Amino acid sequence: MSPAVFLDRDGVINIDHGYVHQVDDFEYVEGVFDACRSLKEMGYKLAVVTNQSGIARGMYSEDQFHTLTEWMDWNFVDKGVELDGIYYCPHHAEKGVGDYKQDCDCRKPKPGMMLTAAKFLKIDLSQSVMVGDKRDDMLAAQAAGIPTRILVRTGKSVTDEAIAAASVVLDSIAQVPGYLKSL
Ligand SMILES: O=P(O)(O)OC[C@@H](O)[C@H]1O[C@@H](OP(=O)(O)O)[C@@H](O)[C@@H](O)[C@@H]1O
Ligand SMILES: [Mg+2]
Ligand SMILES: [Zn+2]
Repeated sequence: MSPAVFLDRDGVINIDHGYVHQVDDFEYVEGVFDACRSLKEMGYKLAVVTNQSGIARGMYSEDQFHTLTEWMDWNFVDKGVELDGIYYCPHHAEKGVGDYKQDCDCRKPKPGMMLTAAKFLKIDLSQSVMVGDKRDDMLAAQAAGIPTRILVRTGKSVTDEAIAAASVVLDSIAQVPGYLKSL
């Protein structure tokens, strides 16, 4: 069993311009590759966990999401970082169209993506870390039993509710390796 750092996507890895689904709109947060390389060197697995209700809402297709994800994954490889898993929720209980209209177990704040990742990647959740930019990221991590919950300021806005469910607030993912080393 290994520890993992769970990474929210929009607002952590890339700037959340709102339902990003095209390469041209995918703007990396400064320092994300160096930070992820450090985290891997520290022995953490890396798993992306992202709500993609834009798929449920019919704003873009699951194929478009996969194309963008493959591009992102290769960018990480090019920078010397292998992501261990990428998990996404394409559902929305109210706004979803067709089969995507589901009150699923994977949309954060539910912990489904973390639990699935833990099972397949043999992750010790009790030694793991969540990095997110919203309350729902923090709540999903809490529900999954992830003790270290880092809220970053690179997302849309840091709310009091999000702070309440977080262990710490940092400026960006770039500060995460240093913070974890200081614990
Ligand atoms: O931050 P992660 O989980 O990687 O992805 C979130 C995004 O899929 C989108 O999530 C939406 O929330 P709703 O899904 O509509 O509640 C909005 O906040 C969008 O602006 C945002 O781009
Ligand atoms: Mg986010
Ligand atoms: Zn789902």
